[in-house]
Amino acid sequence: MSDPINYNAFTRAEWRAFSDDAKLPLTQESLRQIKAFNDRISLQDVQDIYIPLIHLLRLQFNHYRLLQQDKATFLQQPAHRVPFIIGIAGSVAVGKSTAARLLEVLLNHYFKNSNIQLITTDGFLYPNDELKRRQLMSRKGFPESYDMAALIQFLNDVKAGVPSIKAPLYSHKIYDIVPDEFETITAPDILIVEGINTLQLPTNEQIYVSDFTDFSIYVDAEANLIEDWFLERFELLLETAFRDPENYYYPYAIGDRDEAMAKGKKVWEDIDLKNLEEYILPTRNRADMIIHKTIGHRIDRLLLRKY
Ligand SMILES: Nc1ncnc2c1ncn2[C@@H]1O[C@H](COP(=O)(O)OP(=O)(O)OP(=O)(O)O)[C@@H](O)[C@H]1O
Ligand SMILES: CC(C)(CO)[C@@H](O)C(=O)NCCC(=O)O
Repeated sequence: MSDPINYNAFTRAEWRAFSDDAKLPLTQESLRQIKAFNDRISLQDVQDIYIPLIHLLRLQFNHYRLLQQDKATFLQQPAHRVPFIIGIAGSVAVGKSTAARLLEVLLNHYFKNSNIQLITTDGFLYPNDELKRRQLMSRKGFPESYDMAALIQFLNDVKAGVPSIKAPLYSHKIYDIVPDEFETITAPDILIVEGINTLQLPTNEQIYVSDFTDFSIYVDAEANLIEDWFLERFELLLETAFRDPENYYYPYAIGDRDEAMAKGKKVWEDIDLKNLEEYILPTRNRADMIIHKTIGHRIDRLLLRKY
């Protein structure tokens, strides 16, 4: 990609040099937690990319806190803590949720007395019944498939300090919103919000998700690589699905594997790639930071917004 003028671009080696050298080395427990949710995560990436990023986030977070305090003093309001929200955007299957969970473990490690929580915007997709009613089943993930008003209300409640907020839960396994199950967000200091739409500006809304995010990250990669990652994950889903008739992918999992993979490829091409090209990629240059990945999920370049 050609670099936009309002970003500084760094190679991996340049970025690594910003590490404020392991003042607080990761414990075996934190490393175990990282490996537990994805044993393919490179610990070199953690050291070279994520630890400098955590230091940058600390700067952002501390400044945010001070500004909120000064504003409250100016407005003669009692001091109150406003959660800092980190948004993570990018294509389906680019690795947003993996990056978000990694950040969650690292923030827990480095921000010892802070309450760190994570949510995905998938929970704000309309349930399949509603998507069918609106004839949007083949538009899942597109802007109109989300209840954006509910997502904005949720973020507003988080910022307003509502002590306990319920959010709906999406399951890839049933390919739907889980009935009667919720996530509960309880007054975090930092909330990570992960989802393809965190940088979007839907035309039917006056307030956007990005109005609530204090630092945004776009996870970027070439579309043909993301397709490989999508299909690898699809195959993995099939391997777990064939033991579970309740699983959405069960009929594909017990059938012909080539046919199932052809179906996966079609879903990528007709839905997720289209969404990437039309609605997700155009939001890239709104991010505070762009993390670019190459073969094997290796991070090779980082772009940081100057202004
Ligand atoms: N850093 C990484 N190292 C190795 N594998 C990774 C890494 N990041 C993601 N993956 C793999 O790539 C695939 C997609 O990752 P992930 O599920 O995190 O994507 P996503 O962007 O959250 O997708 P979705 O939008 O569908 O929820 C998964 O199979 C995951 O294991
Ligand atoms: C739930 C989303 C939209 C985003 O995570 C995505 O994983 C999805 O289900 N897309 C629809 C097409 C598909 O991949 O099945």
